Amino acid sequence: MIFAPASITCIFSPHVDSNPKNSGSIGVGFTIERGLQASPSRKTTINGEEWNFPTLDDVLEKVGLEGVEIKASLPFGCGFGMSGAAALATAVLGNLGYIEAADIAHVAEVENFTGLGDVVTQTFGGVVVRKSAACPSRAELERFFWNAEFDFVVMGEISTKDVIGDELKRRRIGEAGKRWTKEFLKKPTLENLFHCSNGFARETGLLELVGDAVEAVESAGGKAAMVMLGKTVFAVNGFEALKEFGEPFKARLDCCGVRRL
Ligand SMILES: Nc1ncnc2c1ncn2[C@@H]1O[C@H](COP(=O)(O)OP(=O)(O)OP(=O)(O)O)[C@@H](O)[C@H]1O
Ligand SMILES: CC(C)(CO)[C@@H](O)C(=O)[O-]
Repeated sequence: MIFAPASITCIFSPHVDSNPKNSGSIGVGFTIERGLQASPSRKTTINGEEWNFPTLDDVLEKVGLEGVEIKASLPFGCGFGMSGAAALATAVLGNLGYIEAADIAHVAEVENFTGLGDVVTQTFGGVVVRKSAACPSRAELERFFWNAEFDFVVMGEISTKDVIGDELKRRRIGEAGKRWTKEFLKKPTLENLFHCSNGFARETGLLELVGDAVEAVESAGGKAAMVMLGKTVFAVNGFEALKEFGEPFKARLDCCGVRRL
């Protein structure tokens, strides 16, 4: 059984090239100790259901597997990079080398507009700063292994495809994403991660989707920011304040990438 961690994107700058291996995003994200598990199977199911999931179909075909059974402990479409996790865990189930498998998952994500940087983050793990937009074998990155626990609340979905499939939206987000990634690297601390994530979300107009929850945590003395791309918030010292917006849960930072359990 292969485990792939969820990927929380805080800042991103999309880059779509004609070669999917050179497409992806520059940005900052991190993995958590929750995600999904994949086991070989004759039929493809997600938590027992059959879905129309082209990203996953592409991976299965490329690695030569008949099907996969995915058990996910977080929702899809809410900013946890679950499509990337499903693609990566499935690719690693095949009999290829690890980095080759990771590249296959990345290409499937990019080609189907279900994600750009998640597979790179999930291949390596920790707080991952993607300094170049490319597949795992080509990406230039920095990683940080903090001892951190986050609070999350999910308030709804955002379609990744609607945002990254639209060239105008991509361009607007792109410039801010690069600048705030650089700003985070000047001082890679937990406090600055919240500062830079909020700066990015505010400038791109994305923050308004979750602004009330972020403000509630800050008024109660905690730190909070938006999870890209979902109506989801991550926080520290935010659990109580987030109860007003849904059912919060806690998860620790995970410093490993995809792995066999
Ligand atoms: N009932 C369903 N709920 C969610 N996703 C579904 C369902 N049925 C099929 N899918 C497929 O699963 C994919 C989920 O990918 P999506 O990129 O939205 O999730 P994600 O990686 O968790 O996103 P993000 O991290 O950006 O929020 C969809 O693109 C769709 O193809
Ligand atoms: C586009 C994205 C924000 C979707 O979750 C993510 O894949 C990323 O960080 O590039």
